[in-house]
Amino acid sequence: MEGGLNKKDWILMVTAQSPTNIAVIKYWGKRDETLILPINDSISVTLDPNHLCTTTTVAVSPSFDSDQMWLNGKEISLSGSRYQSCLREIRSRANDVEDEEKGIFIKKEDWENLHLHIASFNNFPTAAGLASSAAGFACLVYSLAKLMNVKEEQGKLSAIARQGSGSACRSLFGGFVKWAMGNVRLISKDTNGSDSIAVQLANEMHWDDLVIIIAVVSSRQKETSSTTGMRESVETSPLLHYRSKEVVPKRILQMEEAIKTRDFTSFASLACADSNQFHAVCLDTSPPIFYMNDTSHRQVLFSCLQDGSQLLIINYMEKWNRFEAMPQVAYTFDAGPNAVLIAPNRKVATLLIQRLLFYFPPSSDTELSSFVLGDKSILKDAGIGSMKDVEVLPPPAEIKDNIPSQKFRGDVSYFICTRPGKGPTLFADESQTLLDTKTGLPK
Ligand SMILES: Nc1ncnc2c1ncn2[C@@H]1O[C@H](COP(=O)(O)OP(=O)(O)OP(=O)(O)O)[C@@H](O)[C@H]1O
Ligand SMILES: C[C@@](O)(CCOP(=O)(O)OP(=O)(O)O)CC(=O)O
Repeated sequence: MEGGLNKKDWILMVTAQSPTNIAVIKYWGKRDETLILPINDSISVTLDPNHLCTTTTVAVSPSFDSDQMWLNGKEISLSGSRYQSCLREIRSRANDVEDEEKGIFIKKEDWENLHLHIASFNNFPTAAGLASSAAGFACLVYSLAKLMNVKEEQGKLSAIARQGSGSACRSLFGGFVKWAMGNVRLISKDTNGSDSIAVQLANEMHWDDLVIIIAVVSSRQKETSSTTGMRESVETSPLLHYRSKEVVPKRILQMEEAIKTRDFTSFASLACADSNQFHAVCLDTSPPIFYMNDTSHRQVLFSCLQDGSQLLIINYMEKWNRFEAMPQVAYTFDAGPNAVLIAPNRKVATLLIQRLLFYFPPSSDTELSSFVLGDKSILKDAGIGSMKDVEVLPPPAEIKDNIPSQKFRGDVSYFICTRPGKGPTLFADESQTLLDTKTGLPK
């Protein structure tokens, strides 16, 4: 073997970026915990990786003594079954790799004996309900597949990412993505749930008017992980079983149609209803799970006009939607308190950001540039160039003139403005690697 495994001084590495995704028809509940097979189909929108993404560098070298991984700069254990499943499945599909320039030739069978170094960085909070596991496992599987010259198509790769975290399979594609649960009768050693894969419904260009605004309420790690939460729901919630059998199959068809025809009214009412039902399932779980907890209740926009009781972002959106006579904004909440708001176009997004900033201004010492992240061009459209503009925003028209509107300063940590985005991509540029090209250790 030329230059290959007998020389120990080479390192081969690949760096990739993957998006996160937000489910508009939720995955909640597994029928197989090890293979991560869901009890219903789900549909998501991939978020633009320019604003929310994971970057992962994977490296191989004969000088590495063991598989090692660093997440956000800290070493983490790869011994967990999810990481092990992904590594095993990818290694078993590896092929010959040759880098003529570096004089490296790795034979297919060498991959079993070679160790990996992996460094990954999320540019958004980890384990806070912003689907870090989705972007993370998608990026891990995608970058390893590139490093090991795995020739499987993206759908097959999605079935491997699924074994890292269910929602990760949907991050292998851009745009609008369905995770098909697969045939329940087909679980056997032979099929291995291999028909439970993600498929792209439409790419990110199909409906590029959509504007997505995420209100990040808390970056703290949540109390009940999605994995634990959905296990408890499967065991105890009768509503979940009704949902997966009776409700979701119809909604999936309707949502596919809404996406295909860019029917925002239908898209919004399905997304809002499905988010509400998911949280109803959480309440139907014993003991109940509150993801939209005190923190999300603190993101109250204003007091109810008649009785003074406080309303949630949901109520506020419903109110605005009713005022305008058709859904203006879709909302959805994952397993955390952060609101994901989807506007049909920039015009509505402009009105939305004005309302959000009116009700949820930042604490006094916050700069606008660190309070609104991502695509800041919406701010320009809204005529907001500085914190001074935020302070003088007029109350929204749907508030009756004689009722003073309550503000909730500091309740939202920051907003991220984004849009539907593309799937994973490779970085050609070596300067983007997270591992040192000489030592193979984090930079
Ligand atoms: N970049 C990454 N690479 C590999 N694994 C990651 C990465 N980021 C997160 N993870 C894994 O995902 C776990 C967090 O998953 P968890 O489901 O608790 O939170 P989340 O994905 O941020 O939120 P949610 O899925 O509820 O939206 C981390 O503990 C880690 O094991
Ligand atoms: C509420 C959700 O975000 C749940 C995501 O759950 P995960 O994919 O994080 O769970 P595991 O498969 O156990 O890793 C809904 C969704 O993304 O569809």
